[in-house]
Amino acid sequence: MTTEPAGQADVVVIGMGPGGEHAASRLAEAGLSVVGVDRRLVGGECPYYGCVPTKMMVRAAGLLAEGGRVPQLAGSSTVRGDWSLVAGRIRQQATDNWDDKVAVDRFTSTGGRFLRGEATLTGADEVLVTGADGTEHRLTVRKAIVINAGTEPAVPPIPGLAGTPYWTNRDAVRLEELPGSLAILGGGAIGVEFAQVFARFGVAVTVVEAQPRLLALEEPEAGELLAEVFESEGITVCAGAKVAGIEHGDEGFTLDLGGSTVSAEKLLVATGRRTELAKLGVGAIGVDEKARFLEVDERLRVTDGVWAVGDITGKGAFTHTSMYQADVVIADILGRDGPPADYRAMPRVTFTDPEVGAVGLTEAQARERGISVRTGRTDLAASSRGWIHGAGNEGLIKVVEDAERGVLVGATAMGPEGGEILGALAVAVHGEVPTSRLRSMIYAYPTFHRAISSALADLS
Ligand SMILES: Cc1cc2nc3c(=O)[nH]c(=O)nc-3n(C[C@H](O)[C@H](O)[C@H](O)COP(=O)(O)OP(=O)(O)OC[C@H]3O[C@@H](n4cnc5c(N)ncnc54)[C@H](O)[C@@H]3O)c2cc1C
Ligand SMILES: NC(=O)c1ccc[n+]([C@@H]2O[C@H](COP(=O)([O-])OP(=O)(O)OC[C@H]3O[C@@H](n4cnc5c(N)ncnc54)[C@H](O)[C@@H]3O)[C@@H](O)[C@H]2O)c1
Repeated sequence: MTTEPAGQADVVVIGMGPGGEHAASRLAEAGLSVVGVDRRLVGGECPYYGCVPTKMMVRAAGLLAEGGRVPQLAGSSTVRGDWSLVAGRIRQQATDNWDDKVAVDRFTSTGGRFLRGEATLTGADEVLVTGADGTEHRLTVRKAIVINAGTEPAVPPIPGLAGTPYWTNRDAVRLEELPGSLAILGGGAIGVEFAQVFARFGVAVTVVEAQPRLLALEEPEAGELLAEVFESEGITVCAGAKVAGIEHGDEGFTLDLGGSTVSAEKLLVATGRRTELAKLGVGAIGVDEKARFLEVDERLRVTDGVWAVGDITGKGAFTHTSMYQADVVIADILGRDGPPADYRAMPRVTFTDPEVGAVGLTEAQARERGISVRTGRTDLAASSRGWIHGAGNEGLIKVVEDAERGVLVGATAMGPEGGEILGALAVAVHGEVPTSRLRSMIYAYPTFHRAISSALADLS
């Protein structure tokens, strides 16, 4: 390990989210002197406030739902949720009570140096780090700056909302006790995952979504089917709703939807994310501070000597995207050959029940790109496995084909284990496997993924 004079480094990584930590660790292991900086917790949003705690919640809520299906298929059951088990597991197993000592040690054991504080770019080879106590470290960077500063919850400028005790995901993952009722603003990935979890633990949940349907970025069929499932589970969905104002008083929150109101004890805001480019000082490297995301090329370069990875690049706000991009950056910085970033087969899974897995383009996105599109669809509940499965079998497979090239450019797998079924479709899109070859494949009976062959047969 090289010992550097304080204030100098080969590489400075700003933000130690999943991609930042990965890049910092691998570059340190490769022998570079690396300083990793984070103002909060090493590991970022995913392990402490995002993926991991929410998927622990989803697992617990899924068990309750499966238990509740026993009377329909297997006998009798009484299930009663106990949130303290979920809260305890998140506190102890997922987050070490929101303490990142293990993650910091994991990084420093690779030879890297960690600084906790707010990093600001002051030039293409200079970073200023300000600690919570005001201590400043000015770092001169010899080789590379990697920006992995992620995003913050975006809060819409709805009259009356600012200053109220609304929650974001960072509050919702720390709940020790659940409220009686909850309004969720935003029916995107965060909103729908929390909605179903809390509803299954007995909270009266209302989801208020501005777009005409849930999961507006995915295929319409998926959002519409999810809304049906939600309604059947007692979750109220107000889609296409415009919130004119919000009031908070002793009884909780009241949302004015113009003509109707939604009232709930608590309010969770899940209306997307925002970057903080101005605060990062990207103007010092000639980048527009008002831009929504950091523009990157296919090697994730922002400008000479500066790379970016993760949500801040706007290429997909997922942990796997951040890690994937980090691998491209590591190779580029180390001067190793490797393929450039390719987002054609970007997979994503919303962990509701049924799971909504999707890869590549939706039908609408493919049409917008001028692709000559054919689509195929099948109802998972009507497949052999869906019928055998019974309760909880809602789902669908939809494939989007570039008819001229005869390959899939996108697909949706919604259903029990929809994210796992998606694997086969992601391979097809990534590998540009000809649709004719996919059609001639043998699909095991009776699996959920066998429904892919029905969707392919439906292509028109
Ligand atoms: C509720 C929720 C559930 C999610 N579930 C999933 C899921 O199931 N699957 C999935 O793939 N993705 C999921 N995501 C998204 C996932 O969390 C992010 O895509 C992932 O964390 C990658 O983000 P990132 O690498 O951009 O950095 P982040 O994880 O956002 O980390 C950025 C880090 O930078 C630090 N930072 C920011 N600015 C500065 C600065 N100026 N100086 C120093 N440090 C700074 C922050 O403190 C933070 O630690 C979820 C997100 C949320 C909110
Ligand atoms: N399972 C996963 O992979 C997972 C889970 C959670 C989050 N994430 C990531 O985190 C990102 C952020 O999630 P998110 O759900 O906050 O964002 P999102 O962009 O997915 O959804 C936000 C929703 O809020 C709605 N909205 C915005 N303003 C509104 C308003 N004033 N009133 C009502 N609705 C309004 C939008 O129309 C949109 O549907 C996602 O893009 C996703 O990449 C991933």
